[in-house]
Amino acid sequence: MISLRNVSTTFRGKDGDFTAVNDVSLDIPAGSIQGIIGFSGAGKSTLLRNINLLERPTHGQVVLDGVDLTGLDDERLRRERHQIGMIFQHFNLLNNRTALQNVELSLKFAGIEKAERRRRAQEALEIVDLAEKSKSYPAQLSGGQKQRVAIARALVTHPKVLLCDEPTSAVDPRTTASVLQYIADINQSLGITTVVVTHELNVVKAIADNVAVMEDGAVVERFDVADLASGAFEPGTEIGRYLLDEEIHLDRTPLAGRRDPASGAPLRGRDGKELIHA
Ligand SMILES: Nc1ncnc2c1ncn2[C@@H]1O[C@H](COP(=O)(O)OP(=O)(O)OP(=O)(O)O)[C@@H](O)[C@H]1O
Repeated sequence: MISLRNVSTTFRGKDGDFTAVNDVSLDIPAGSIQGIIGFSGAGKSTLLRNINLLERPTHGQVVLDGVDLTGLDDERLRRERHQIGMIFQHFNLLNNRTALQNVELSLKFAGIEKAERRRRAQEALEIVDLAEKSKSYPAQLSGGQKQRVAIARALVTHPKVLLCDEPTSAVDPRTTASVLQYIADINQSLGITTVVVTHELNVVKAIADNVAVMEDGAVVERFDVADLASGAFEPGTEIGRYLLDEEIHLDRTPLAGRRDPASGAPLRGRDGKELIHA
């Protein structure tokens, strides 16, 4: 079980402080798949990085199976982190290492000796059906295969938790289904608690048990995917309604006179001048 308790993250900048995650409390049951959905800038990735303390929260606690990670010293935290694997939108593989060497690297950091590293890395590549690509370099692999190597790298330390940051945003729709299938199968067969950040409703619908909707750093809605499918869940916020409505909404009002939603300033063209023509 992962418990986020009143987690907030504020970044300090030249132009003042910015709170990317604002007082989030969320319990993620062991073995479940939790989706986190929201628009760009909602704070999803920051919250995900709060879970393994890649981004240390400014306030609040992150409790994994009863251990408060935020209260650990560096050495203890380093050990606990081996229980948390992570995959990223752009795979983050080292281009000058083979698939096998990329997977092995996590074990090197964990201090495992070479023969054992090799055996476990091979085994992890087998789980994602890439044993025959172990000697390939990332440039020789498709996007989906690269993400599967990244999944193997995350799994090789036998984590309890798998964090997925936009795992399918850089691959085509068919590959998306395959990557999600691997994540779902691994969750089922190994019982790994999984957290998936995405801006795509289809992704959470396909894979998640529970979903948290984020806006401006806060969790504004939660629902069970089963309730969404059965029609028992109705979003109670505008952002929820918008996100759960898959159509793309374009603002077709003339550009001239439109304002930047963030700053409220009139929109400007590339030349920096205010737009005056529709
Ligand atoms: N290291 C940082 N320093 C300052 N601001 C940051 C930092 N990291 C993130 N932010 C800001 O925090 C806000 C939330 O960012 P975050 O990446 O968590 O959002 P997101 O919902 O994952 O968006 P996206 O889907 O675009 O990745 C953004 O406004 C971002 O600019």
